Amino acid sequence: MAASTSQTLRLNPIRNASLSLSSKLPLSSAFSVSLNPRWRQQSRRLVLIVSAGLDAKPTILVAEKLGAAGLDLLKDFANVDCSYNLTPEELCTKISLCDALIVRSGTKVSREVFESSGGRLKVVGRAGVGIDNVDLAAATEHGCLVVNAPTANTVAAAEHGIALMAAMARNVAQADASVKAGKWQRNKYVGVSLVGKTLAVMGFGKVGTEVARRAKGLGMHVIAHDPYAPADRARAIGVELVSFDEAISKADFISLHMPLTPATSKVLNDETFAKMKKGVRIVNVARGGVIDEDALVKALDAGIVAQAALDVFTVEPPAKDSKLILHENVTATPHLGASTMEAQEGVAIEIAEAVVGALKGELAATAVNAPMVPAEVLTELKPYVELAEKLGRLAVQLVAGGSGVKSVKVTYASARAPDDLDTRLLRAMITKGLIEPISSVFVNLVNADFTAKQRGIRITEERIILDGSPESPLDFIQVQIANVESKFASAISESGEIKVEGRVKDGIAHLTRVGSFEVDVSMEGSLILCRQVDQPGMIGTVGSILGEENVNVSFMSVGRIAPRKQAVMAIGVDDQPSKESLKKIGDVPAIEEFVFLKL
Ligand SMILES: NC(=O)C1=CN([C@@H]2O[C@H](COP(=O)(O)OP(=O)(O)OC[C@H]3O[C@@H](n4cnc5c(N)ncnc54)[C@H](O)[C@@H]3O)[C@@H](O)[C@H]2O)C=CC1
Ligand SMILES: O=C(O)C(=O)COP(=O)(O)O
Repeated sequence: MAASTSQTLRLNPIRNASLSLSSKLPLSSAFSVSLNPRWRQQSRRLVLIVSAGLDAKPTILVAEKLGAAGLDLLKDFANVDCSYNLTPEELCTKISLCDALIVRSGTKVSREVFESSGGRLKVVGRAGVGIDNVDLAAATEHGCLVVNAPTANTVAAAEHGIALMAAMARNVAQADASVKAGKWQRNKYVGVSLVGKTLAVMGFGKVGTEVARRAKGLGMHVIAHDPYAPADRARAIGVELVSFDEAISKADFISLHMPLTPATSKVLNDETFAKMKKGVRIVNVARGGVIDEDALVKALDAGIVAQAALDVFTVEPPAKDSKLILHENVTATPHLGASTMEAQEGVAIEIAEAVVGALKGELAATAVNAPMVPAEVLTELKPYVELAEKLGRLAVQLVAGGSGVKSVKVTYASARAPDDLDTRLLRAMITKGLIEPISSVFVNLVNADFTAKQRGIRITEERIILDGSPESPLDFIQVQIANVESKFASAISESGEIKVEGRVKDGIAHLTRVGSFEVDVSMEGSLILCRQVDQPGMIGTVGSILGEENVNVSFMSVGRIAPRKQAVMAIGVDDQPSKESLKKIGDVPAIEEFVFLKL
């Protein structure tokens, strides 16, 4: 049987998970647990930490050009220092006099910046989407909130993608240079038409959707690949969601709109270029790192890729003698996707409001981290916070690619009175676990509801009130994802949802149910789930396959319906087994299906 494997990459460790409480955080309508006054008091105190020490007018350093409307908003509240093109050393010197810093993609906000601030820097505002130039872990460690502006430049980026595609197809840049050089080469610059061509949109998020909409208007046939986008959202604008291989092999044009994550790094490479139609054309306004640039040069030389139009590069600015930039079939722009007057005004206002709000002690909906961890809350909830994130992470990995996650039900079983258990933290961590493996968004208590809503994920919560001692905050947490297919059919419960359940035992998160099967495996390292016919020797067989390549098994547990009937075996492993070992497990005759999951 075919092996079903799945991997996720953890983008930021739990200790940087940026947990914070705010009395201003809107609770979703589905969330009915009210806060105990004790929690509210703590929350307010925590929020005030952000604005502590700001009795005098704060100082905001704007390190890259920002729209005037945003600057006006900042000036109403703070002293604003607009200093562009600072060297890293100059930035480090200035930062000790600043309460907030606003940047775009051209400024590296490194650990040194936070270290040099001497604790004064309270907020970093990224006037745009990508936050890869900000050291988030360092920000969190230094108690600095990071906010971004995720929506105001969406249309600008989409329009630039379309502009590049049309310019590329009609050789606009090359022909312009030729005319300016005194030539008149009408035969050389015959282009190709867009109408009737197939465009594959890779990453059907905010920008990808807007590109698809516009390309439909140009008469293109649009397909998209995004393993996590809901099919109905795509269908609504006449776009078919397809697999990665189908998208790249059918496309005449490929436009990239996924975030740069470990999973998307160099996703266009020698192997994937070889699967494309000869003469394909590629547009990239996402991030340079999603393409292996050396492989692209080879594909251009071989004629597999006829042309490429690129706004973003692995290193920006790229080397002057870069073979890619100098290639005659490449059209390049200097990261201009967000650079329209309108988008920059919008982004400036969005970021100015977020930074001013944060300096006032409010928590912004677009916060990408939130540094204050209330010690009392975390001490008690910490193991459950970890359990919650891992259950989310595990559940989303069980979803078969293509079926979008829309409806998630979380059940908390506890002997505590509802208002004595603040589940916002837990829900945020489940959301984090569900979303982070599939996007570049950083999810925390502050932005979890916002992020889930933006992605069309509805998270409902339910409480089971247990008898017994309220000493421990929770007995178990259950996460169910409805209306999806699973790559591990046994994870589907009798009622048709993917279901996982976990408990904390001796301070460690344990997976205690998968679908209808009870298991018991500590949620550390990685996990292999196998469905098998219950029979002697199975644990030994799988154990020895793993043992052969020195993969350490930390836990094994078998949940079965009845002796000699169907069973699910959960195996915790410290190391990642090779593809060959996983294949051998899949080839064991009694194993009907299995899945490899990273926690
Ligand atoms: N060139 C420029 O100036 C600009 C570039 N950008 C970049 O564009 C990209 C997209 O931005 P948004 O649409 O705002 O983000 P988004 O988060 O709304 O959309 C990203 C989409 O990619 C999907 N995705 C995640 N992993 C994937 C995978 N392995 N394969 C296919 N799809 C996958 C996600 O499910 C999501 O739907 C980001 O990298 C952003 O930094 C955004 C604005 C301006
Ligand atoms: O918002 C983004 O992710 C962008 O890439 C735009 O970058 P910029 O603000 O123009 O430097």
